[in-house]
Amino acid sequence: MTVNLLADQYLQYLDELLPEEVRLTRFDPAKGLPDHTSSFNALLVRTVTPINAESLPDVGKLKFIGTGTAGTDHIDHGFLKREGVAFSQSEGCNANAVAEFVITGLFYWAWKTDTDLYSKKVGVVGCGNTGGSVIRLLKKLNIDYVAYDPPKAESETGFISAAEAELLKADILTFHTPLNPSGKHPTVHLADKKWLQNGFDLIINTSRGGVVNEKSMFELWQSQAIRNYILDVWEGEPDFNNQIAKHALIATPHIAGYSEEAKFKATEIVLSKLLNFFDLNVNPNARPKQFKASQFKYSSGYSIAELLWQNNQINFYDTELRKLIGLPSEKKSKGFADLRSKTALRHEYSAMLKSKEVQQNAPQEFQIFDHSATDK
Ligand SMILES: NC(=O)c1ccc[n+]([C@@H]2O[C@H](COP(=O)([O-])OP(=O)(O)OC[C@H]3O[C@@H](n4cnc5c(N)ncnc54)[C@H](O)[C@@H]3O)[C@@H](O)[C@H]2O)c1
Ligand SMILES: O=C(O)[C@H](O)[C@H](O)COP(=O)(O)O
Repeated sequence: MTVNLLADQYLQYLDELLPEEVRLTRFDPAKGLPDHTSSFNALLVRTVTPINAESLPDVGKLKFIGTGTAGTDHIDHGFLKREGVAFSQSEGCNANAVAEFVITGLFYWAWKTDTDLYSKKVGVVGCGNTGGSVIRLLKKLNIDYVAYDPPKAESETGFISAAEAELLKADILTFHTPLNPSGKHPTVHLADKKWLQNGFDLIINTSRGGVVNEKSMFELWQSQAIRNYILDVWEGEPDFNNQIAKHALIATPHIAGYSEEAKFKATEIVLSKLLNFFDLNVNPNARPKQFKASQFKYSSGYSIAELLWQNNQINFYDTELRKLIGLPSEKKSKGFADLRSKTALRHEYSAMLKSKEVQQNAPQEFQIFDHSATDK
């Protein structure tokens, strides 16, 4: 059987992973779904393409829709169920990339504010794939943390969530929940004035814009109850608030999960499920691009903060995003989207550590990122 697949043109590694039974057509997500979407058997999207009755008035021949992402707040699950269309996501694909982003942010903050990171307690809100990866790294670093995830505590025996009051005593909060507008544990403005007025040294949001109430956070930053914040996701992105971006310690265009390794897994996970649905398999020989040891930036004078900062692209994205501040909304949004789609991807530290040369040269502290044995 030939499967006619329509896919977002920025889903990486699709050509490498596809078997020959699939006929692939790409679409540009900036232009929305094409008119003839319903003539395909399967559709693969990213977070920038909402799937609902409005964007897809006729599902036609579509039997399977997948998103090559961890988050699914752009998907109307009820709609797909009613239409009888199977759905899958790429859970956990970028957990490692986001966790490395968060740890880099923590070290950068400690470096820039001359703070002893090891004397601080980190509150992890949402302890699924990403929050779990953050916790694994915090443990390796011997940094104190508190794990907050009431829904997980309800569904998983063996996981105990901290109480809200305990979470709010932490010095730093990092957010890793989905954006859920309803249900028993909604997360829209989960961190609002009530939480944030407790005062924090640092807020990190790499989950979704809207999990943290940006306006409340910014007001509390102005009154110095919140000392610093790092934002990768924004309320209303691809547009973003100029003042909030300007005063962020780090401001990036939703790229915490962007790495060669994560993008490979993103496509591999959802495509495997799609192909399985049609009784097919991914090409088992496909691999993500390899990190070259010569790309490793290292000097014996580097602190761990500097080493991390030099070996990822947060600095680049932050600099480029700030150039968009103050532009008309449309230009800002386009600049934000272009930065996300046109920048070469970074490699994860754990992938760098697969190189013998890096292993031998990197200082001991960097070795905590070598968790390839537990990678998915
Ligand atoms: N910036 C990025 O590049 C990037 C990358 C990956 C994921 N994300 C976002 O981060 C989210 C989490 O990713 P993940 O892979 O860890 O998902 P996950 O599903 O593995 O984990 C989410 C966790 O959040 C918990 N949670 C839900 N509601 C909660 C609440 N009210 N309070 C506390 N915890 C709650 C869940 O129980 C679950 O354990 C995604 O849904 C996505 O929106 C962003
Ligand atoms: O939910 C996710 O997986 C992340 O937010 C992901 O990084 C978004 O990726 P994109 O939709 O831009 O491919």
